[in-house]
Amino acid sequence: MAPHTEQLTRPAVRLRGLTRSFEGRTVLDGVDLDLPAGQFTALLGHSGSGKSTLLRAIAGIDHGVAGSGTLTAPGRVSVVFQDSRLLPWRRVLPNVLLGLDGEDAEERGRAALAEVGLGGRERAWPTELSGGEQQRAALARSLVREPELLLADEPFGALDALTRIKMRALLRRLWERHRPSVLLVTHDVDEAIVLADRVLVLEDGRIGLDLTVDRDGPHAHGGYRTRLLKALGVFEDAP
Ligand SMILES: Nc1ncnc2c1ncn2[C@@H]1O[C@H](COP(=O)(O)OP(=O)(O)OP(=O)(O)O)[C@@H](O)[C@H]1O
Repeated sequence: MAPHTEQLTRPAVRLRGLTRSFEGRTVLDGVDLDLPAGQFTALLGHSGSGKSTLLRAIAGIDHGVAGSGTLTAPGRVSVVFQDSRLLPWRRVLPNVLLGLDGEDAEERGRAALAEVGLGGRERAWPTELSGGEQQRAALARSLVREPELLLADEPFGALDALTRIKMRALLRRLWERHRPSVLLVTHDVDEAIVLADRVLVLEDGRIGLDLTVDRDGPHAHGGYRTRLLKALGVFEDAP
């Protein structure tokens, strides 16, 4: 069954009893979730727990997948994947502008590229960019659409450790500036804590843990890490 998606004037996600299954195997088993406007949320879970399935459902790109429940999402949604998905036969700026209307589109595209640190690379081909630069271009392509909701499916998963650190900082900076709601799917507990204000753990087809990260509160990074690892069944001090 197709998801019931209606456009809202305010950017927020609301899921009620969302189910999705593949070949009779239930992956999402009645997910209830609200994502308030402007919140940065990370989604953790074991491999195969259904994180991408949930993200694709919210993005409205899971046509043909069996399921039920209600889903409300904002009108302007951008999605970033692990690979940049830039069209190799188009230069960087046209990639960013793809499908964008308006007289000021080019100006906005250039500004977005400058914002992600790719000013001056507008005429480069995607293959001339490093992996990190390609992901920067993908972020520019997302942000130029001024999304109310940014869905990111392991956007830094294929990058080296140093580039990943820089890209995390960039994403947080862009979020602070533009304030879309963000749902970041990641395998990386530390990435989730460093970036997000709320961390969810998907478990047995539902949200098993819903943790608020209070940066100004008394809890240190390590405390959140231990709780999240425990929810994921990882006990670091076990032999
Ligand atoms: N199109 C599909 N057809 C059949 N099964 C699918 C399809 N998409 C996902 N699945 C199955 O649904 C389950 C959840 O997949 P999903 O990709 O959502 O998990 P995930 O938590 O994102 O995993 P990972 O962290 O490894 O990317 C998996 O068992 C997967 O094989």
